[in-house]
Amino acid sequence: MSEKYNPYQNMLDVLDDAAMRLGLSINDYITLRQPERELIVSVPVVMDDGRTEVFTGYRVQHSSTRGPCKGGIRFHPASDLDEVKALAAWMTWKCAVVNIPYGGAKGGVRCDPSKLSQSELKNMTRRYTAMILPILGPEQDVPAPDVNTDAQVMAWIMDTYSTFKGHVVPAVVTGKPLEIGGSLGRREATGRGVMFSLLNLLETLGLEKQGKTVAIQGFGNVGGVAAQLLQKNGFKIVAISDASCALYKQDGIDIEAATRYAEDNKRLLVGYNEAGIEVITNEELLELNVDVLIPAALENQIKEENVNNIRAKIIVEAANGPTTKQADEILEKKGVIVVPDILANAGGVVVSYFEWVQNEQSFTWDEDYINSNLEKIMKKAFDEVWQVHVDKGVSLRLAAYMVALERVVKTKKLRGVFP
Ligand SMILES: NC(=O)C1=CN([C@@H]2O[C@H](COP(=O)(O)OP(=O)(O)OC[C@H]3O[C@@H](n4cnc5c(N)ncnc54)[C@H](O)[C@@H]3O)[C@@H](O)[C@H]2O)C=CC1
Ligand SMILES: O=C(O)CCC(=O)C(=O)O
Repeated sequence: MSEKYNPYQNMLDVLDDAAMRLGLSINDYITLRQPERELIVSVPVVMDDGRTEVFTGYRVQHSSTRGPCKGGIRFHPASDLDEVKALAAWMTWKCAVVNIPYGGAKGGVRCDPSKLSQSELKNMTRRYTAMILPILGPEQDVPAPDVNTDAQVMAWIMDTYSTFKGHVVPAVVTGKPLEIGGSLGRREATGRGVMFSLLNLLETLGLEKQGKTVAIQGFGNVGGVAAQLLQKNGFKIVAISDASCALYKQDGIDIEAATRYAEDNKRLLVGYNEAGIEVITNEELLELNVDVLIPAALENQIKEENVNNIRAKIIVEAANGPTTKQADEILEKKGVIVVPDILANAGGVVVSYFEWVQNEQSFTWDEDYINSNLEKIMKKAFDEVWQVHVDKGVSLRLAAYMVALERVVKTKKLRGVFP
């Protein structure tokens, strides 16, 4: 991770700014400037060819002030401690913005999952789970999917944890398959929440959604689902991309066809074709002249080097940390509206919360109930952040941090953590 774009420093810079604008003293929030717990583990795996490879895994618990720590697990070659620390802190702020009773955590294993067989992936997941098991639990820390992890990986985590405990514990993880206690709507929840965030913004600004052009970077769980739902809702998706390629079509891409193609092609878009489609680069996608840009891949995509070329008027951050602090300030000066990650992509953790509640009650909810409650929570959070944005004259990102930080600090004070 380059020092210039260290995501943890990025998080701290915004946090300090939010604290200053709330009139907090350093004593009020100093404990939130560093995680409560950082665990680094070795994950030995016997590979299919008989070699033993040792991967490095992380689980960081940033805060348990408002409830059990909550956050996804990422398998990625660039995963490192600072990235996981930043992702864990963003979970604390995200859960506080949408006002669900969780703290924040995140996990990662530094590996390239595309180079692992299914049995290597399963063995690595099981060993990683065993190594972080002492700090997991439904009341302690509850993982979920993130980049390159999915319902199957969550099922292996649930099984490993349950085997150690001697009884089945569905609530130790969310984003599981339905058959073992997963929730209806969780797979689509982050993308659906991104759509609600955009709709809430357009409604607040009095703008029409019909025909608005959208470019989406990342076509996985979040970007792929957001593309499908937005197209069904009248938006024109003119560009999509993933790690293999980026595609542009002025009249709008057929997202259903592209999704089917990616499902049959190891979840990659490379080679997808339809009349009028052009291959572009991921860099070009970010700079397209569209109404809405949705980064839904990794951190630090919009930075000093390209921020002045960004032409979208609205950015909805589906990814965590896609914009650096410096780039964010330039976007604000240019009048670009950025719906920040901790608000825009909170739909996933909200439905994870619903899954956890269902598991704890051994009861299941129907999908309409889940989606309508998600919509209500996203709208309330958006309105609260918008109000601070207007009242204090700050960006939506600072407003979201201010809402979140105020809630976490208040909880700390009520619990008597501060002098
Ligand atoms: N899965 C979830 O519920 C949530 C995920 N997020 C965030 O959303 C983002 C995406 O996560 P998922 O969709 O779950 O992961 P995923 O693994 O399902 O999909 C990631 C997508 O990004 C693409 N990608 C990777 N590197 C890229 C690059 N350099 N340029 C362009 N595309 C690239 C991949 O090919 C893939 O299409 C991450 O920032 C994650 O932390 C945020 C909230 C919840
Ligand atoms: O669903 C969850 O618990 C967390 C998802 C996640 O990792 C995120 O929101 O970044």
